[in-house]
Amino acid sequence: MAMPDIANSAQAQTEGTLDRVGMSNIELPLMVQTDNYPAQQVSAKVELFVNLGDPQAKGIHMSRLYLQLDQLSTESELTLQTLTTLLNGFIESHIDLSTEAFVKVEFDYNLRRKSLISEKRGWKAYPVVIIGRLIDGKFDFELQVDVPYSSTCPCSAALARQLIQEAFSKQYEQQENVAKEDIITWLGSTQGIVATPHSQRSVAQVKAKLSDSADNFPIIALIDLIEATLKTPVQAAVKREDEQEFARLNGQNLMFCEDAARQLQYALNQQTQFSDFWLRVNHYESLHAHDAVSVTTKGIKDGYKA
Ligand SMILES: Nc1nc2c(ncn2[C@@H]2O[C@H](COP(=O)(O)OP(=O)(O)OP(=O)(O)O)[C@@H](O)[C@H]2O)c(=O)[nH]1
Repeated sequence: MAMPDIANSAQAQTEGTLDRVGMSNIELPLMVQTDNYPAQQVSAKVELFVNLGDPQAKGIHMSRLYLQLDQLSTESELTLQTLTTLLNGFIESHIDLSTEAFVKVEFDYNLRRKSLISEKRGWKAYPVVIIGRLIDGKFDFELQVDVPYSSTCPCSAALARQLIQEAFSKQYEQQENVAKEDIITWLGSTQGIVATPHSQRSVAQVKAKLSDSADNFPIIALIDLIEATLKTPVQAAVKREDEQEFARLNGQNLMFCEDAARQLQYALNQQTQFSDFWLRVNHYESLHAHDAVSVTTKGIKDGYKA
């Protein structure tokens, strides 16, 4: 006996078009291939949608979306090309119903990261979101990464320096001439650094729209760009020489959240592979219980809004 096929045969009780219909929280493994690197398996969470453009149709065909994604998972790799094919497939499998397709893939991308000095290596997991849209025949792709880093407060550093100056004056106030060796010894004592500036775990969230000329999702290139710009990414494997270098980098790259946002804005503006960007830097303050945040965009017409 033929099975009832409600999506095909029934009519909508209440008519209306819908912007997005589909599935959310689909968990599955995917091989992600990007940046000319070998494909890496990730554990992904996926959302798949099409619009429902026929006001009378009962519903979309969920299984058709799901099975195309499943095929990508088992037989292929996630690339710009296969995501393009997937979006096309969603529309082709919903002729007369849909003109828009949407895919969002979230996963952690693992990278081996080199230590600052010691040549050790360790894993870092970067949260990544890839979004693809196909709207009336036009594709639109977006890459989002979260990059953790350390930010040291410039104001706090200046205040700490003042305390160190005062401690130095006090230490040697009775002495007309101070021997260099004495100063070096004093600087190496706890009293030599009587105050330390506060620094905090911070996260830069960057969304970038791929230019039409892009041929892949440059996940690693975008992470490298953000880390090279901020200069104080959090570290994986750390020996003492790495920790000392990290302290130096923090001291030489003092930043408010405004500084971090402006540096990233400048760096992203140089990138022709991205036609637009949005970024938010979050400094999870150690001075305050609240956070310091900056948000900005490329600022193009009809582009991202803060
Ligand atoms: N459209 C829709 N389907 C749902 C929903 N919740 C569960 N489903 C089920 O998703 C299943 C798959 O739907 P279809 O893709 O139309 O399945 P099918 O008719 O076997 O596949 P085709 O022959 O390709 O149309 C059906 O059993 C639906 O009942 C929902 O909210 N909307």
